[in-house]
Amino acid sequence: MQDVIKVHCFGCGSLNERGLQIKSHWAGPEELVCRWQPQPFHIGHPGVVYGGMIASVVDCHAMWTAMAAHCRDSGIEMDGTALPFAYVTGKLSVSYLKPAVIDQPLELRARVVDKGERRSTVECVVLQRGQECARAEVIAVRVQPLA
Ligand SMILES: CCCCCCCCCCCC(=O)SCCNC(=O)CCNC(=O)[C@H](O)C(C)(C)COP(=O)(O)OP(=O)(O)OC[C@H]1O[C@@H](n2cnc3c(N)ncnc32)[C@H](O)[C@@H]1OP(=O)(O)O
Repeated sequence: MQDVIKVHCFGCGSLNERGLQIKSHWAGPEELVCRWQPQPFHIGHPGVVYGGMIASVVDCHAMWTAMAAHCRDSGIEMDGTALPFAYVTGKLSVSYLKPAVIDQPLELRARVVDKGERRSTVECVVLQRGQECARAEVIAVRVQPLA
């Protein structure tokens, strides 16, 4: 879906040449998936992905999960035209359960588990080779479009 929304966000912006350029897709009625291949320079301890990078990917995937779920619930099509709102991160909490190795892709699976008027609570699991290496809870807050 981000293919058509030209943003510069470090996480998902298709126009940010130095960004991660992640993409999130529906993978079932409630869940969005994102796959990301760490690069050698995303390293923390030897052979292990830097935890802050995992948080960054989770952050962006969670915002798109909140956005996509809200659009679905409101009957708004994500067709690349400007949306009348954006989502920003209010809170990001990550539990790191196992080291993620640098040379294997990560798969993120996220869903909205609770929704208020403007707040969406998103749960995200981070898998590598089918094993859960991190789990996150993210609060996304809907705001006016940001300049
Ligand atoms: C088109 C291209 C798009 C492109 C989009 C691409 C995705 C880009 C992803 C980038 C993500 C980022 O990095 S965003 C950048 C990092 N984040 C920010 O800069 C946000 C800075 N903070 C703020 O602007 C503000 O604090 C807000 C907007 C988060 C909240 O302020 P507010 O607007 O006054 O909201 P407020 O009334 O207090 O709260 C509204 C609801 O949110 C909940 N809430 C608010 N903050 C929190 C919090 N920290 N922890 C828990 N819950 C919170 C409240 O309990 C309430 O829930 P309830 O009681 O109603 O249930």
